[in-house]
Amino acid sequence: MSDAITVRGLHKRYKNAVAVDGVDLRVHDGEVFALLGPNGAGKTTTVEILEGFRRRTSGEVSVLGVDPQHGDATWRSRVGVVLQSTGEFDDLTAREVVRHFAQYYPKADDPDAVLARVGLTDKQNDRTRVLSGGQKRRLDVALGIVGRPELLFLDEPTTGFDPEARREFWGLIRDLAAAGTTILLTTHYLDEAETLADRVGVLAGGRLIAVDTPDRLGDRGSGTATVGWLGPDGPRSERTDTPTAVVTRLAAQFGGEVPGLTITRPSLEDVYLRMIGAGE
Ligand SMILES: Nc1ncnc2c1ncn2[C@@H]1O[C@H](COP(=O)(O)OP(=O)(O)OP(=O)(O)O)[C@@H](O)[C@H]1O
Repeated sequence: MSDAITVRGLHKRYKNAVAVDGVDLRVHDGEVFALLGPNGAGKTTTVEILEGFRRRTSGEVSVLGVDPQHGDATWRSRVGVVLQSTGEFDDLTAREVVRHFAQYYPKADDPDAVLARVGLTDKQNDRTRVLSGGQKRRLDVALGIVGRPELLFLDEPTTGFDPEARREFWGLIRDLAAAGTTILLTTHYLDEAETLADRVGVLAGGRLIAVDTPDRLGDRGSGTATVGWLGPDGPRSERTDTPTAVVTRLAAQFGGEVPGLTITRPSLEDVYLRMIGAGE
């Protein structure tokens, strides 16, 4: 499997802070990779280095086979970027902005189709300054994908989206991934990572402390489960490493169907919070 992104020993030191402290990372071609981590963990710094917007202190970085510090116009046209902060386009309409950006790319998508994909067709003739926060964010996403990038960076893409817009956005990301686009996103939403990502990485204090599939992170799949059921005196539960054995015992005890049976394992949020040491 070839890699769209390879990072070895990445360090970034600002004047008063070490933001990235020795990160090794590979993102495979065609993969959706979610970078998680608390505020200040170094996600944006890492992503901006990969995008070529920020210089690293040390380490090796290759993005689509190129060191982003030396990425030329051709390389840039292969990479789509959705930054955390919204751009200001004064008095241009949403459609004008997308059409304008499309001109910079050799294989740009049809601007009207892109506006439709991000759900902005109804707002295409509104000036961007009157768009709501979520609509501006959709416009940011439109600008990130209008060049048909091979690799798309999304820094907290759905912050400010209403639940329906988030679902629509997830559909868009799935379509892009199905078409072969490699995607690296940062997010604070664990459900977003779980829904979209093939693999997640957890950054804390500038270090990548775990990388795995969402269902395996932190031994989620094999860790302790909780079996719940409705006993004669009310709800009961038992924590166990062998839930099948507990259910078999209960089934024998009840002579068949176990009332109110549930088996739960730690959620991605549970293991994530444990990993970053929240509340300790
Ligand atoms: N331009 C800068 N100058 C100095 N320090 C910075 C700069 N940008 C970021 N930092 C510091 O580097 C660390 C990592 O910041 P970064 O923005 O990469 O974190 P993050 O994981 O993206 O956080 P968030 O989830 O809040 O967006 C923080 O301690 C931050 O204060």
